[in-house]
Parts: sequence; structure tokens; C-alpha cells
Amino acid sequence: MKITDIRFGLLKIPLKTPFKTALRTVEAVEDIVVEVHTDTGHVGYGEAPATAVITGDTHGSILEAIRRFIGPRLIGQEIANLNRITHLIQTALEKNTSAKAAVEIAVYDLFGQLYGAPLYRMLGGGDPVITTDITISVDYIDKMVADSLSAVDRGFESLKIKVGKDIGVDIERVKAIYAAVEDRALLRLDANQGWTAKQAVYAITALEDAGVRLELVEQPVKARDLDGLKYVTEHVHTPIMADESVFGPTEVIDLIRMRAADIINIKLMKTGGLSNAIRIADIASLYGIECMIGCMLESSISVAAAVHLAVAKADAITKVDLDGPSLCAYNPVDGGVIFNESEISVTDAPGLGIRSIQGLQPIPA
Ligand SMILES: C[C@H](N)C(=O)N[C@H](CCC(=O)O)C(=O)O
Ligand SMILES: [Mg+2]
Repeated sequence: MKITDIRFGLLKIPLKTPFKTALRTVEAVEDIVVEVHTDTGHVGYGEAPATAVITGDTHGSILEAIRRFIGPRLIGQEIANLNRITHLIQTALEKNTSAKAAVEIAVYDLFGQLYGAPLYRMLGGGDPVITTDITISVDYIDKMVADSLSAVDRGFESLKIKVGKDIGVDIERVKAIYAAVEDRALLRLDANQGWTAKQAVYAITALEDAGVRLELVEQPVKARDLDGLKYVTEHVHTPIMADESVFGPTEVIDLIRMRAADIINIKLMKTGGLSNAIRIADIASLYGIECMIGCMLESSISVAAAVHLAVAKADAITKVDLDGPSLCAYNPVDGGVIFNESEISVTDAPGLGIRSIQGLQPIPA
């Protein structure tokens, strides 16, 4: 099975409700879909969102990186030589992790199709069902409480509460949600870089002193402020998770050496796809560091790859934030992974199992 062509489409899906974080507000998923075609007629699918405020990637940069740098190296490559292909993708150019991820996901999809096995089995196998949290956007306190209660009623047992807008209101937001939800769900906070290190210690300590039990706090400080992240980790009891501060395996090694965080959030759009995500899970596992698998605003194409990885690496990936498809108004994919609110299941269809994608607008090659 040899790669013959790479094609693109634009996927636009409205969200059920606007997604609001300390970094941005978004009303729709608007992602580039990558199709990797082969001489056998098999097609692999990948997807990349333009999360410019986190990865620096835009639709234009994703397309340019694949058209000019990654794609030309892959034509004629044999899918069976997976490691050679991922090396060609990762070394085609610096950064551009979303473009690399989209192509890698499509290639791994084909690797599973080549051997007639679902991707999670090609990655080592595992239990086919995982459980995700759901994001509660930062908003007025009453709205966040109502959204949290509605999520709990829909069966979500972990809520990822977005904060990082205003320290005083943030503390009140979390207290109000904790009181309303009681013991029916675990609370994870994600400040998306919105606090300083001292503010983070103040807010988390205030919540701890008020008896609010938090599972973890994600990315309290600016991505580059590793000393600030370490300061927060050392000065609170609540586990601290690095998200925007770590993209690839070498950054994870630095973070672990510094002891700057307790948990690592792996996202395929930061790692450049599955090969580096596997490396991170293995490194973290060696050091006894837990990982979360997360996503950007992605649909069930790229999130499917993250699900297969989470199933296969369940020893290291103990927390799941793969709610992108649940936030979308509909699922554009026929086949693939089954997303049913908090419960996500892989099937035994080869690769990612995607049969077709509705509503793709073609983009010229
Ligand atoms: C969608 C996921 N639950 C999430 O919250 N991801 C964000 C970034 C998403 C974005 O802005 O597209 C995160 O973990 O920071
Ligand atoms: Mg985050």
C-alpha cells in the first residue's frame, strides 16, 4: 500500500453552545480534514484545527506545511514502513504540530487498514471503552452552575471548569459549582494561562481552605512561565497539570526534571501526532507521572485517534478530556469511534474505522 495523493477538505460544524476559555471564544469547529490516498484505493483520514492562540497554527499554515513540506516527502512511501513515514513527517519542518498531527493520524489509520486491525490493537490493545469529562465554559456564575448541573444529569462524572478570567470571580465560580454538584462529579479546573503564579496559589489555597476538593488544576500560568508553574506545584496540595507549557517529548523531559507539574496533558495537536504522543506516555510512565489525553476543538476524526491511543496506553493515560465531539451539534462521521456523552467506545473496524465524512467542502490541492 503506497501513498499516491494527499487531499484536503474544510469541515465546519456549529457547537451546541459557545466554547469560552481565558484565551478565546469559539462558536464552531472549523478544521482542515486531510485525506491520504493510496494505490490500493484505501484512504486514511486526519484532521487539524487552527488553534492559533495555543499552537500558532492557522488554516493557511496547516495547508502550506502539508502542501509544500510534508506531502511531497510522502508520495510513493510504503505504509508498512510506519516509522520511516513518521520520521519524514516530523523532520519535514519545525513546529507546525497540527499539520504533522493531521497527516500522521491519516497514516496510522492506513497502517491499521493495511493489517485489517483497529488502531488501538496496532498500538498494543486495551479495554475498548473510556470515559471523558466535559468542559464547562467560563461565564456568569449562574450559567456555569446550570451548565454543570445539566452535564451531571447527562451522566458526566468529571467536569472541566474553565476559569482564569478574574481571580475573585473564579473562586466564587468554583465554590458555587462545587456546592451545587455536591459529590456527583469530580471538578478539574483549567485556567488556560489566565493567572499569575501568586494568584494561582492564592486561588487554589482559598478553595482548599474552603473545603472544595479539586481533582487537579490545569495550566494556571503563562505557557512559558515554567518557574511559575513549579512555584504553584510546590505551594498547593492540589495536583497541577501542564498543558500549553509542554508540546513534545523533550519539553516533557525538561518539565519532569524541573518537577514543574504533577500531571501532563497530551494533545495530538501539540505533539504533532501519535508517534510523539506515544513517546510522552512512555516517558511519563517510566517516571510514574500521570497523563491526561486532551483535544482542541476537534471533531470525531482526529479525536478518534486520541481515543485509540488512550485505550492502548491506559497505564499512563489515566485521565480523559476528549469532549470535542460532544461539544459539536452533530457528528459528521459515518463509522469511526462511538461517542455517547461521557462514554466513548472503539470498534474492531480496521484503522480508525471511518467510512465517510458528511459536509466536507473541498479545498484545492
Ligand atoms: C476541548 C477541550 N476540553 C479543551 O478544553 N481544550 C482546551 C483548548 C481548546 C481550544 O481552545 O481549542 C484546553 O485544554 O486548554
Ligand atoms: Mg487546557
